[in-house]
Amino acid sequence: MRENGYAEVLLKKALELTRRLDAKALVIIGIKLKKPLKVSVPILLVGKEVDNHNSLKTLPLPLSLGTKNLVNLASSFMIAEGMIEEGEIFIYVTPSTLGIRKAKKTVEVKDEFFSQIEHVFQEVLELAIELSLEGREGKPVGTIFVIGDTKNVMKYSHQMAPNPFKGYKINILDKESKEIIKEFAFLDGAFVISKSGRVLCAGRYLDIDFKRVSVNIPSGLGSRHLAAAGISKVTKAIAITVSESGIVRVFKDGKIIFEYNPRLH
Ligand SMILES: Nc1ncnc2c1ncn2[C@@H]1O[C@H](COP(=O)(O)OP(=O)(O)OP(=O)(O)O)[C@@H](O)[C@H]1O
Repeated sequence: MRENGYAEVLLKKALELTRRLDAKALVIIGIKLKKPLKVSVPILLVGKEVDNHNSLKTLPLPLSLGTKNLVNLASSFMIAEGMIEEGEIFIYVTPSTLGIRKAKKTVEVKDEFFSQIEHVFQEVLELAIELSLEGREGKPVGTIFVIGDTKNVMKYSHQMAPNPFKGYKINILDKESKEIIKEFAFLDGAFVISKSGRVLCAGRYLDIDFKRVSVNIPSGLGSRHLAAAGISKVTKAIAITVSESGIVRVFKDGKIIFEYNPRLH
């Protein structure tokens, strides 16, 4: 049977299970719906390119985050959106699996996170998660990606090392660019990425004067995270960090709006 065939069978079973277990929501991951579904509970579609003819709620996250991560994020999203309450049961279905879960907030995520999910952000988040999981040449890597408001970001930063992206048009939305970007993740400092996805530079030091700028992050975090929080406070940019311990964080307005360790899930 082709993969599409499995998806149809699993989706049918998921609907049955939703009714039979009196589940409070159905999460459909990476499956294109051919027709409207007959089910009375809220449905959440997860995936970057989900077809949404039925104006259902969508969570456009990259499928490469893996089912476990996506189910966790879907769970937090549905709680944040009031689609389900903590402790209630939901069913999830992918093209190859079907599962039952209790809704809980396993991911440290603020509601603002879900309003940031557009193309460039999704791609950078995906890259950050891959870097956390893969490291570079067997070693863990830590880095910062700063997205948007590049004019101000450049003003509040300077080059630490020669910029490997100077003179090249590398865009995060091009599939082939990912490996190139990963190659430079070992450089100290930050990547600066425009709102449209162009990687302007790597090896950028973020100059934040913490005598003037106050950020709201846990005290144990080091200078990388402080710098990311700071740049998100003094500009309109969003910063995504990967810590050497694998934790991926998203900063906006000087606060953490998403925190996740893909290595632990
Ligand atoms: N202001 C800054 N701008 C850009 N990069 C920075 C800045 N400050 C620190 N870094 C980067 O962060 C690296 C790690 O610094 P540090 O260990 O203090 O951070 P950390 O927040 O504890 O990060 P990790 O959790 O990954 O160890 C530095 O080697 C440097 O590459």
